[in-house]
Amino acid sequence: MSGKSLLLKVILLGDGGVGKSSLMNRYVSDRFDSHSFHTIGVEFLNRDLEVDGRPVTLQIWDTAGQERFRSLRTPFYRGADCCLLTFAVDDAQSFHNLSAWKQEFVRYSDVREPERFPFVVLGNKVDKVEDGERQVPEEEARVWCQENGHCPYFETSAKDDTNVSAAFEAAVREVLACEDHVDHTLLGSTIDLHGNRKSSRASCC
Ligand SMILES: Nc1nc2c(ncn2[C@@H]2O[C@H](COP(=O)(O)OP(=O)(O)OP(=O)(O)O)[C@@H](O)[C@H]2O)c(=O)[nH]1
Ligand SMILES: [Mg+2]
Repeated sequence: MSGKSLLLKVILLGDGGVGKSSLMNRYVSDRFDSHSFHTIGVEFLNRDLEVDGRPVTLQIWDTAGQERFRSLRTPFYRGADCCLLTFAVDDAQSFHNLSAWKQEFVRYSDVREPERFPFVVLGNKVDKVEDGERQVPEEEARVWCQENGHCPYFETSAKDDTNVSAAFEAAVREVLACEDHVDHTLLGSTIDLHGNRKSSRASCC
């Protein structure tokens, strides 16, 4: 890769157990653990990639979905460039909770124009569909996405590595589509791990 890498912060939100950590670990380390532990608070990992000839460092923030960790995760929403709203296709409740996750993100990230902020929706555990475990029809998920800012939708499997790279790359593309209008922090600039990175993404494009 040549030139300075663009640092983008993406954040994974969704109910506990839908597979957020598994998606991050599949994408960054190409590993899957069928007995992973619930996340406590937040964790992040970086992965370098190139999208449409542009070097990008994707900083993926994985959050704890369980309700009891709410106050530990919300301070990290600020400065996010894209939000990956995640549910599991074999768990209808996790899909019904997407709106609440979106609201929580909008509230704590302090985005100025939420309707223009890039969200990507992931329906994870699609490998379970073969076993007849689908609870959320693909069409229903697509309708939700259309009604929520026409955000991209991917059915993923962290287990089988289905659509995982495609989903993260789509997140980058969503940001870059707006990016011409904003001044991003370049790699090497200061990141405040307390979540106070100044970001012009607050208003998107
Ligand atoms: N079959 C299948 N199981 C998965 C998939 N992704 C994750 N899992 C399993 O689902 C369980 C929960 O996955 P996690 O990645 O820990 O879920 P999480 O969303 O990070 O949960 P919290 O950290 O509590 O918010 C684990 O047992 C994983 O192995 C998938 O794509 N397919
Ligand atoms: Mg987790």
